Amino acid sequence: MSSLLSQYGWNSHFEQHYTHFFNQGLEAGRVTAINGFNHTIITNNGPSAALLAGTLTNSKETWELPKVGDWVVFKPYDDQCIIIDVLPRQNAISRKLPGKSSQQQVIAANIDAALIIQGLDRDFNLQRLQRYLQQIYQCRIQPVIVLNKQDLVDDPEVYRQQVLALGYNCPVLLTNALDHQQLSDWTSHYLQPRKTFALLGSSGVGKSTLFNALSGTDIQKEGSVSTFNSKGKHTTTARHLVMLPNGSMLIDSPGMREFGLTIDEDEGVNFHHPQIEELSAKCRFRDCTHQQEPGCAVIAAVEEGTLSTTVYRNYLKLIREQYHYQASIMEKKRMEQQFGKLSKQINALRKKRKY
Ligand SMILES: Nc1nc2c(ncn2[C@@H]2O[C@H](COP(=O)(O)OP(=O)(O)OP(=O)(O)O)[C@@H](O)[C@H]2O)c(=O)[nH]1
Ligand SMILES: [Zn+2]
Repeated sequence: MSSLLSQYGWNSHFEQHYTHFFNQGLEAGRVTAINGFNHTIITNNGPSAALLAGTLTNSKETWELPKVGDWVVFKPYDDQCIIIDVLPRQNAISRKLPGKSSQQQVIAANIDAALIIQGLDRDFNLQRLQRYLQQIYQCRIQPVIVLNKQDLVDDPEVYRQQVLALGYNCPVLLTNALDHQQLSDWTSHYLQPRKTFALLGSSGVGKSTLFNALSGTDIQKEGSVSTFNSKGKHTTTARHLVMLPNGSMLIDSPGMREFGLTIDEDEGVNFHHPQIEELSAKCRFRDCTHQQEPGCAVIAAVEEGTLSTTVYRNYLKLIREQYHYQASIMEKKRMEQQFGKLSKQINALRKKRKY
């Protein structure tokens, strides 16, 4: 494979799945931008415009169609490319669709680490941070926590300590997106060449500012990627994958104010935390929820003082939220079933009375 594609993160996983398409004479590329039907992909010969083949859109669900970060196979056609298929993803950032509790939306694919950003001005919220962490771990992606706007508070280290007290083994960084010198220091440390990083966080935390500062471009000024939301606030709407000067890649994504817990209904409630996962293995019951079960290693660790009460209390808050969310899905399903029965009865009645 060309050195350009390997700079964009091509690896043996994709190589293996590509062989079959290579034999059909198809080329490979990576999606770097999507704007409606228009895709931009990186090919052996640099960037190119691309469209989806009709057979692809007809045969796939929305979440399976190419997203930014996906590796695709295509056929050149005039000065465009026609995308024929998507190579299996190594992972994807997904979220539950607002309002449609059981459906998934894929935001970006093939991510090496997610930068979860909170602003220290008014966005800082440990509960929301944990929700992001749970979702990212669920997607099997490494998180990096970024506390931005550190210039707006007196003692930013206090906030960092609160995050560290949650006990996740991931880097917690303090940033000022307006301070380019500081940014270039942590870029060289945390953003490695050929790796892909996604920016996540609520609206206004500084994702675009960070993206522009790190990439040295101004996506918003280039137009077409911003709109005004209902509150008349400027907000990011498009997704881009951009290569940074040091060879790492960054994906910007729209404000995800509704980023919620996505739970597989069959999977049950689960909680990703290094210490709690380790202790769970020693609980008497395999499906222990660590609340009042006998032989619970988590409760024992809290009592012995080897697991901090902060970690445990935050665990309880979060799983109660998950239970609540699952209960609401079940309730909705039950209502739909009842409604289905009712409308069948009405239809039967209608036929009988002929109205
Ligand atoms: N003081 C200070 N202001 C910042 C910092 N980072 C971003 N801002 C400001 O915060 C505001 C919001 O930043 P954006 O980059 O637009 O936020 P966003 O996360 O991209 O927002 P959406 O596009 O709505 O998702 C802008 O006015 C930025 O100039 C920072 O580190 N310090
Ligand atoms: Zn337990």
